[in-house]
Amino acid sequence: MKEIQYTKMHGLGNSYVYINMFKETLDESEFKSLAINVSNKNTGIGSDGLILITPSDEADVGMRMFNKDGSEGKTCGNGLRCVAKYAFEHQLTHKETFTIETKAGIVEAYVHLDNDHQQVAEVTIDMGAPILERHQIPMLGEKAAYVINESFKVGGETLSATAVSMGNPHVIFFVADIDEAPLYELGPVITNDDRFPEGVNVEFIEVISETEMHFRVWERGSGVTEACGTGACAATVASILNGKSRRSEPVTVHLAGGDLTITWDGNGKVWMRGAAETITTGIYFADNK
Ligand SMILES: N[C@@H](CCC[C@H](N)C(=O)O)C(=O)O
Repeated sequence: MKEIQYTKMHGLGNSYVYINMFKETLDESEFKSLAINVSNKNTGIGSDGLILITPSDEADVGMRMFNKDGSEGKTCGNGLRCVAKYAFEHQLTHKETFTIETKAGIVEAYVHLDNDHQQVAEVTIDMGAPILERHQIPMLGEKAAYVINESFKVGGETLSATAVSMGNPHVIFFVADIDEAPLYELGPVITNDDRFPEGVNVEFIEVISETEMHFRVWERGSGVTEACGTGACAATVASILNGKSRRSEPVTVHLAGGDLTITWDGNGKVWMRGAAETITTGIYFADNK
């Protein structure tokens, strides 16, 4: 029986099973089924997916992420904070500022230590610049080059869409009351909409003020989750592009699982700061299905 050492971690309730590939040996062909199996709350560990912490030639550590359905995402904001915490606490790096390679590029992580300097309490990630060009998101359509406040017909309704890639695709809809957001009705429909050839993460946001918003997400490949870090970054960028938040002002994003602080200067980098937590560690019996 194959035994795999794992750690379950979460960022604001967005939980993944993390495997340290500096120690474990797994083949590429196993990743998809492993992600599906560990995510199952009845026959697996129970999570929103699987994250591999890998050696990297280009950065201090690498990250690969797989959604609940086994599909691979190029990046994951909550995952990056947890990878940073794991890497520092397990001495994969001794630096408090270090780099993480993802399939969407290399990002920089800064760990904020607790008072006795043993553990990572919070992490700030330089998530890089958002991608706004329609065809790079990617989103089909012949209209404007950027998808800002664009009419979007779905399920008999006409919504207003803003699309942003943070290395993975997001579409954001503003709502007046977050509790009335059609998350379960439209999330599964929009995530598979033909206008998004690679699928899309679907976010509804209620802007409370220029520096605060409520946020809910239907994630591509995982469905409703408690939080989405890249989604919170994309939502803040969307709010600024629509004139509802201000450039260079930190925005508190209230996700179902807690708060993130997101800052975008309007041109370059998006900064994300928030918590990362370890839940448990153990041995997964990979063949025991
Ligand atoms: N939860 C994540 C995003 C995970 C990947 C996403 N579902 C995708 O397929 O792009 C986050 O915190 O950013």
